[in-house]
Amino acid sequence: MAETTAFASVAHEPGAAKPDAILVADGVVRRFGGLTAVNVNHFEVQRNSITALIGPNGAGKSTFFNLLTGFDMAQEGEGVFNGKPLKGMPSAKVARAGMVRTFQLTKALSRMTVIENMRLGAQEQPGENILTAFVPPLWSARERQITEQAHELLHRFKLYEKKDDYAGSLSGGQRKLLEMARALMSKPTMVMLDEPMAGVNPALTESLLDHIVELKEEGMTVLFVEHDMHMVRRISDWVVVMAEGQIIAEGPAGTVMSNQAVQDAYLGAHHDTDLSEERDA
Ligand SMILES: Nc1ncnc2c1ncn2[C@@H]1O[C@H](COP(=O)(O)OP(=O)(O)OP(=O)(O)O)[C@@H](O)[C@H]1O
Repeated sequence: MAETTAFASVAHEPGAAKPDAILVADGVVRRFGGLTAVNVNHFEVQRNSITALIGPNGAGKSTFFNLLTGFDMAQEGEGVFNGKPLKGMPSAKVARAGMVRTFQLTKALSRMTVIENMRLGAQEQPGENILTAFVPPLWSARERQITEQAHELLHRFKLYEKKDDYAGSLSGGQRKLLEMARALMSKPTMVMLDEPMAGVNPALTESLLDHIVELKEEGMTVLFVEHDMHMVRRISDWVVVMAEGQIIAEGPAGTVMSNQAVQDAYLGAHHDTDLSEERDA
């Protein structure tokens, strides 16, 4: 994807400042015993962009993702999302603030139907409160609204026919669509996608890519962790590379993938990821 104008003046270096950052993290350190899994000096995500977080296995991507979304707590550092400090904010509150992440479907969610999964996604909505649950007229109006919203999203993600099926019966690609549709139930400002292409067969690849681009077109900001470099090249405005817990490079996909430090990091981790452009020709 061509570098959008928002990034035209951004330096191609780790921790580069962005003209309109929606998410900023500083001095984030997460240790597990003697192992420093994440040690990020400075990190900014440009609003209304698609940013990819890549790096070899064990680089710290998932840990960093968990820290940003309140699913884990850093020993040091702080983050600010859309002007709100994230420090000590639990995941549900982060979601209500507008930053929602997708999850690989757990066993429990697989045993629920597609529509039940969608309803659960609505619980993180801003303004969702206990009063609504106890006042029947408010409750039923809210229920109707949730059902309408769920149906609309299921149509959009071509899952409507499956709404009463168990989530566990969906194909890998349909699960990914459900994960995304479910996240949208909370009307987020920023969507964090955890390996959106993992286990997706080629037939659904294009549709998934289109859906992610659509999120940006609707004004959302997307940050995703992904091993599929073809996809990273196709849809990212900006790519951030982690290795051994640190950010080692940033820039447009083509630039970072030809960066020597990035290539060395993948080789050093005995990775079989192909960073070349051949597949995109
Ligand atoms: N809960 C934990 N306890 C101990 N070590 C952990 C824990 N979570 C992650 N680690 C370690 O932290 C390092 C970073 O792991 P992380 O899963 O964040 O990397 P990653 O870049 O997401 O890797 P992958 O691409 O393989 O998913 C690894 O060495 C991992 O073993």
